[in-house]
Amino acid sequence: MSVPDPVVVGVDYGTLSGRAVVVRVGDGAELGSAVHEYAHAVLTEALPDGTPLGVDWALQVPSDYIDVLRHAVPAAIEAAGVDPARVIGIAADFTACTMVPTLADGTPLSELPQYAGRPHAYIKLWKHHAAQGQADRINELAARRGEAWLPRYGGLISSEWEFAKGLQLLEEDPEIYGAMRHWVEAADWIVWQLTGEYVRNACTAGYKGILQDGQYPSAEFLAELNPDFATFVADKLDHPIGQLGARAGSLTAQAAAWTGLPEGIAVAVGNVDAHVTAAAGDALRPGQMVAIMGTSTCHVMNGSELREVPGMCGVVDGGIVAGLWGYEAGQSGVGDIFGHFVSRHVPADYVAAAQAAGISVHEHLTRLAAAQPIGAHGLIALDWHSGNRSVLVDHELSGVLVGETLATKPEDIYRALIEATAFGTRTIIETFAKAGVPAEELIISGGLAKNTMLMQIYSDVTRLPLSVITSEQGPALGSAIHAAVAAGAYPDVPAAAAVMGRVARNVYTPDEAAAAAYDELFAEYTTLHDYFGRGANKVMRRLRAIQRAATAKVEATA
Ligand SMILES: Nc1ncnc2c1ncn2[C@@H]1O[C@H](COP(=O)(O)OP(=O)(O)O)[C@@H](O)[C@H]1O
Ligand SMILES: O=C(CO)[C@@H](O)[C@@H](O)COP(=O)(O)O
Repeated sequence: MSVPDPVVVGVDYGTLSGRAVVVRVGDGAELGSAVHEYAHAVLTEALPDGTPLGVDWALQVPSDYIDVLRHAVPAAIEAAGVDPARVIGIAADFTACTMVPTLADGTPLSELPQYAGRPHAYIKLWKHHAAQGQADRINELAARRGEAWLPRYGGLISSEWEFAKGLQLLEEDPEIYGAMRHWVEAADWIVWQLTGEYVRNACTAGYKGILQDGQYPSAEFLAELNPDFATFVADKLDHPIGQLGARAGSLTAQAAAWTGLPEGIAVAVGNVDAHVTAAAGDALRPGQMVAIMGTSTCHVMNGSELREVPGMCGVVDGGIVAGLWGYEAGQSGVGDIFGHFVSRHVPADYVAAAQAAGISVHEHLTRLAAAQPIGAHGLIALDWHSGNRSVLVDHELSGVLVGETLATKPEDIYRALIEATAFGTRTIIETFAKAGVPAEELIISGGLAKNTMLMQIYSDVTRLPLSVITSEQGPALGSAIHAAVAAGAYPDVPAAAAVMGRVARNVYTPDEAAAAAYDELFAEYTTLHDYFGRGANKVMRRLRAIQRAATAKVEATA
């Protein structure tokens, strides 16, 4: 039955909230949206029952995701003022790699009363960085054995991904590991809740699950890591794969009741918040690097050839769109770093001044910093407060600020931190270019796009034009585009993106004088980056070890 003037719903699951957007299929117009904050946010210090967590843990609670379906989706439909009968499809994208340990029927282990006090029964959020030890062992062994898949991940597997997190689970809580039937990406878990069927999406399986050319790491490799890990793929991970934009199934009666949408409509295969955004910017061609800049930054770009880029997150055939090699890189901390500075290091008089001006502390610091000549603050920072995802792939790295004096002001540091993240992006772009995957344009989405000083700094530092995805809900729009394809309204994702994508071209262009001034600072950044990040001085790793030992002592005496 065809529906007149159909609409679709895209749901974007972020780090702290989920957002739903209602989009008209015919032209991509966004008719309404709504946000729902997760009640439990991110668990970093303790479980809901008070059980303490270790250093670098980051967990989530699955009912928070269902609440997004129950609240944000109906609220978005209401805001759009459309009859739910016009909705022909829904799609969701998620942070990744965010992993849910479940029973055979998809029940998360943390929902079983007997496991409510067990940290490993909970969802490990993408920024759970406590599996670095396991990642190091995976990388060492893979390099020693010359595993063919390792170059597809830039030579290093991240502690954020399925294997490192799964191995940590096995080694630290074997009982929970034994009770787990599926180790499920949250992107697929939510689709499972919508359709009643578990379909593993090709994007996370490739980037986060080491599925290359139809194969996972071998049982021999896994056994060498830990004999009990030998059957990890067969027992916990392997599952039929769904391609991006395909229909995973139909909305169940239960999910229809949660969302207020018609039972039986198309539900698209799950996707990752970063990769799905390329469709929202109609940026699916080689050379178009999409940067999703919020809490963290993800960089995704298609290429027509397979290349090995050192330190990239990965390259996956069809990982962004069918028919092209999808490349991904990222910076684990970006907006998070500015947020940390704002909440922990800004004096009360700055907060009061921002309040008096009716602006956020971010905006206040930005205004103060914007007038400075480049380099006037005398500072260089390293943007590793949440570790380094690309190109060093090391989450034991931490932040650095060089040049602080008694004259340094908060806005100086704020600007230096922004510049550091821009230098981090340039490092990624240069590494891609050297490997034969050049970026010609940056297409920006995410919360940081609203900071015009920051955007101009990125254009100057990278010497690239910046286009901006005009939707405030870039990933959710990307999901809506995938929903339209899954519902059969368009033949493929590029065709839908060409009509439904939203982008303003060349909003920022590089200023050559500024770019030249940044070259000098970037050279200093690179010196520090290589010194602390490439093994000349492993002080950051030693400090982490000291921190872990000190924390363990406190826990033991508690
Ligand atoms: N004016 C600003 N300039 C720079 N960063 C900002 C500004 N306002 C908020 N932030 C940072 O932006 C991040 C949130 O980005 P957003 O895209 O909304 O979230 P998410 O990545 O979770 O989807 C936070 O980390 C916050 O510290
Ligand atoms: O790592 C990925 C994608 O691969 C992201 O999901 C992760 O960085 C979280 O992104 P957000 O900062 O929540 O947008």
